[in-house]
Amino acid sequence: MRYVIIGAGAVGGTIGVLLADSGRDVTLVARGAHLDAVRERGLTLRTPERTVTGRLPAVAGPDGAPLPADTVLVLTVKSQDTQAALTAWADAPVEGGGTAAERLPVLLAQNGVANEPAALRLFARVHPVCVWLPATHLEPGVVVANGHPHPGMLHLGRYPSGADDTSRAIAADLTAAGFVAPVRGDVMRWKYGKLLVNLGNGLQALLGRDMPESLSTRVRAEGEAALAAAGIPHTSRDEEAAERGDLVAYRPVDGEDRAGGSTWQSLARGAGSAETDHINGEIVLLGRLHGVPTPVNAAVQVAVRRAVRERIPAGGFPVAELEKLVG
Ligand SMILES: CC(C)(CO)C(=O)C(=O)O
Repeated sequence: MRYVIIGAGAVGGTIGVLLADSGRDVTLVARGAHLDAVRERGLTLRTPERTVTGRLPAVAGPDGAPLPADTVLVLTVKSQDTQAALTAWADAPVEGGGTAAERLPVLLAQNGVANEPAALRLFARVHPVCVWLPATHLEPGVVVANGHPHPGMLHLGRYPSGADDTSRAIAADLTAAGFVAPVRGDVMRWKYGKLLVNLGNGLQALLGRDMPESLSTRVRAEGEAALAAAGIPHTSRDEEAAERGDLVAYRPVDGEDRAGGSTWQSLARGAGSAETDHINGEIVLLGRLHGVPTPVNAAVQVAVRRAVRERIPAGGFPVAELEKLVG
């Protein structure tokens, strides 16, 4: 199979370079200075074990040429960019007839749980991936991944449930590339469990190390209550951690620690948007639908939007302001 990685940043870049390094045909989709750098110098991936540069074809989007019928589209853009990416690729022609949306599998290797229904509106073959892959998009053309001995754990299956031969074939390619890639018939249960973990991303991005434990406990408790009220199953913290065990332990790369999670990185590079409305916002939505108060998650959404708008640096949001928003 061939892979088109739509959003070759921290997660997409790591997956793309390692799939290519294990012999798969990979095309990267990127934009701006990152696209220029990858075209000029390739995409360099630094891990605790080695540095590898993938000299891979890189494009800004579909160019109208028919895609080979064994292509897998891998979406690794942030959730707020999902709709635009799906729309851009849906009508790409496929060799032998038909469009990408009709014929090609699309893998959603992203945080959040709303990308899957959005994809299923357009694409017939949707594969959720629950991603545990600590990585950083360091600078144009350079990505750092901290997982050791495996770079990441990528649970995958089929949406809305089940797993098929395509899931198994993709998992085999990911395993050959060095990832731990369990095939799950209930992959959305894993993604909801991961959603609960990611509820802390916004708080970390806002407050950094000064995060009061009471707030991180409350974002998760609200999340668990909203999922329970909605009757949505999710993995527990223990189940997730036991499954990962020592397979994907965090290690600094070249003596440097990762500055923060994905939302921290969005604020740190002044990205102009963050994923929080699709993470904490999912819990707020479920809370409103099912009558569960979610004041801390709602406050995190408001504060992150303000931090993005006012270019407040990662970790620099005043804790008292956030507490005021919680009410
Ligand atoms: C779990 C975590 C924090 C791993 O890096 C992540 O998913 C993220 O940064 O978005």
